[in-house]
Amino acid sequence: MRPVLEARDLGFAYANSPLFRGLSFALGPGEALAVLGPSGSGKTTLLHLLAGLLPLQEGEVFWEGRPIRGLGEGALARLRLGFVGFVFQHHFLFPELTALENVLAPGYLLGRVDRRWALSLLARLGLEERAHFLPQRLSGGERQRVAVARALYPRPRLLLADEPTASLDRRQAREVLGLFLGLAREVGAALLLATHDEALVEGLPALRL
Ligand SMILES: Nc1ncnc2c1ncn2[C@@H]1O[C@H](COP(=O)(O)OP(=O)(O)OP(=O)(O)O)[C@@H](O)[C@H]1O
Repeated sequence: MRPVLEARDLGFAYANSPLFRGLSFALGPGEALAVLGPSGSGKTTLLHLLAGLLPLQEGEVFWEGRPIRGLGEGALARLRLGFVGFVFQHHFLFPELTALENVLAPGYLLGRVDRRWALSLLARLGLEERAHFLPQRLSGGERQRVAVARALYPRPRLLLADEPTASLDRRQAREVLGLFLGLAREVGAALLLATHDEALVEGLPALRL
């Protein structure tokens, strides 16, 4: 099967400080990979390269077999919108929109507004009772689950998560991560999860920076 994401011989340096070299891996639909490394090892940089948010230096990135090098910024941005979903350490929910409206937000950009799908994602994340709440009325774990639902809403092929549970306590982190991994597998998205917390992702295949 063609990988969703392939990195071939990736290398990156800021000015004169090299971060990594020779990174190669491939991720198929429904597969998950943890990107591990201490603070400053380059996890965020790697995710940005894979998302086409930073120009490639050494090596190549392929999205479903298509090299992203050489795509113009406009073409890359359009492709990214439907292909990649992001979850960050901070939820970045719109404070004036309800949970449901936050999940639907990418739908307005994509011209695909499907309330039923948004509600079913919220329900799968245990938030059906919270759909009409503003973020300020949600707990930290609930907000992060809304952010997960929003990332999944466009049915992205690739999910990039950068310390998605770092703002949560242990119990909430495990709960959110478990739901996230399960849903990503279910919708057949490839998931790359950057974290410094090895214990949290025990059992997942890992790439160490
Ligand atoms: N735009 C930039 N210009 C120069 N150096 C940078 C830039 N962005 C990041 N760095 C440096 O590159 C290194 C890797 O940063 P990066 O954020 O990728 O690491 P990280 O593993 O995600 O760290 P953390 O876990 O703390 O978020 C750090 O030393 C950082 O200071």
